[in-house]
Amino acid sequence: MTSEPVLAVSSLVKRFGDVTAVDGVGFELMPGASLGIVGESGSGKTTTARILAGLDAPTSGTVLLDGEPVTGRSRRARLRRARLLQMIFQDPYGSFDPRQSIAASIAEPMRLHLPGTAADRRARVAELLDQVGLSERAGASLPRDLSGGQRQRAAIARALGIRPRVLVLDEAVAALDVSIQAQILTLLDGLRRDTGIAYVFVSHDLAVVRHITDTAVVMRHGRIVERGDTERILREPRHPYTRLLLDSIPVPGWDLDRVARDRRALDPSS
Ligand SMILES: Nc1ncnc2c1ncn2[C@@H]1O[C@H](COP(=O)(O)OP(=O)(O)OP(=O)(O)O)[C@@H](O)[C@H]1O
Repeated sequence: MTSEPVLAVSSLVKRFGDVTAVDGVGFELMPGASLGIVGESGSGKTTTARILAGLDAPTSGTVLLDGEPVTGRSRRARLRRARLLQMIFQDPYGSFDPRQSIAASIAEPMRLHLPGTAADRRARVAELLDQVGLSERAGASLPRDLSGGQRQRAAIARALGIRPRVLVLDEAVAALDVSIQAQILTLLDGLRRDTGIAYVFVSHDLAVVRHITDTAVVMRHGRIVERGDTERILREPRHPYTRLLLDSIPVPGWDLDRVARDRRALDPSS
């Protein structure tokens, strides 16, 4: 059986006035796969992610979710997109209603998208809390009473509730301590194995991308400059920009002067 990509992006362009934030980006994501989008600040990663989630409209290009375009702005189109694709942000604090319990927030997308009674939703919320490693007590708490790591677990539970096919994670662990990062990445790995969900994982952190993705694209100035298996890209980068990104990771014996020289050679205006 050959399966079709769950997400297919082609010739995506986004301009903000004179700035071309995304410039001809294309990639495919198979069901259950995990794709990294890496690059420095300003390379166009977040804009790409926002277009996938329908938060920005592309200037041109197509995004197909399960074979159908998702650029429509009608209520029906938005509901369909949200049903198939959910997004997780760096700090989900702002996306939780501060007056509502975590459990009530997790139930909200189910209320919008799925049939079922309040009792069905309560049962599913209990299952989700367990799946992401949160206690019943955490479920009864308000967002402000949880740690950053707990809130990110809650955001994952809320996104998974309606069983989407794709999760887009934009710097989802960037604000967390390294040990908490590792816990969340391990949780995400397990959830992918158990549910067959696919990830688009946007990150500037190559160590994180190595852990969580199978393939990756490297973006620079809105374009994809390199793509392939994540391990290969990190082991044998082919594009000078990817090499520069790798050389920019601080390690013992790190040569800051060399990194600065390489950067000037690649980008004389920097
Ligand atoms: N709403 C906007 N209006 C104008 N310019 C924008 C807007 N959003 C992004 N840009 C510009 O588009 C380019 C790409 O930004 P984007 O946020 O997608 O990059 P990024 O790789 O995600 O970086 P970061 O990690 O800093 O968010 C940048 O030059 C940015 O200034």
